[in-house]
Amino acid sequence: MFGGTFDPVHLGHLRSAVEVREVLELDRLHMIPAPQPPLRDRPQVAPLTRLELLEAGIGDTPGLVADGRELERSGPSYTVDTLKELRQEYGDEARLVMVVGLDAFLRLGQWRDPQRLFELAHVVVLDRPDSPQHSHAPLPDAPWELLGDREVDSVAKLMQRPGGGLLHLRLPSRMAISATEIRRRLASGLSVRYLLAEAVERRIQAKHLYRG
Ligand SMILES: Nc1ncnc2c1ncn2[C@@H]1O[C@H](COP(=O)(O)OP(=O)(O)OP(=O)(O)O)[C@@H](O)[C@H]1O
Ligand SMILES: O=C(O)c1ccc[n+]([C@@H]2O[C@H](COP(=O)([O-])O)[C@@H](O)[C@H]2O)c1
Repeated sequence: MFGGTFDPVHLGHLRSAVEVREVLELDRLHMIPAPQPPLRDRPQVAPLTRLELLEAGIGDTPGLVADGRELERSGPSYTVDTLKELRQEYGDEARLVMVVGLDAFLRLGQWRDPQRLFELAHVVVLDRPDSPQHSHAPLPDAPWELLGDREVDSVAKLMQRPGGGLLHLRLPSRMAISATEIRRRLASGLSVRYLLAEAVERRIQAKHLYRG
């Protein structure tokens, strides 16, 4: 799973999703918008609209799924609840992976029931170009007390087990794109061309979203 606020989804998310699926050889990657992300201000655009933008962005990309399951729940969108559902659906033997960017990972200690997350799935941390460190070296400010000896140094080692591991992944194309910058540009009337999937940009313009 790859969860996010996706306000809006951009090419940093989509290209990362494609590459992480290839590198880990995942059958599919559920991209799951959080209606109410627990640790940040209310998103600018409504959950259903963010899901529609995600669907438009994914289009017919093989193996990527726009998964609206968190929209069915009320209250804060806790990832542990989503992983419990996925674990139940796929069964105990399936290899389940939670993908997060390094910025999100560094706040994992503040998430609900973080130890349980590791019991339910592997955690794969993606470098971002603005990350404090660009290498496979140990994570800089990781919530160490949570990690124990979970960290492995290869995909092969990670995928030997259904969950419980941690891998720091440096994907080929790390893109310095953030939703914050896209919202800022749209509010200022600046171009967002090539930061977003074309279908996402078209919808944003047609619906006059993020105009400030
Ligand atoms: N350019 C990127 N490359 C890799 N991972 C990313 C990128 N942008 C976001 N992510 C990761 O995707 C997940 C969802 O991110 P989110 O929807 O908050 O996007 P964002 O661009 O970080 O948004 P914002 O600027 O609003 O915080 C997080 O785990 C985040 O670290
Ligand atoms: O479960 C939690 O406590 C929790 C706390 C913060 C963030 N998350 C999830 O992490 C994902 C990325 O969040 P964000 O704020 O970086 O867009 C998104 O799916 C959130 O629901 C989850």
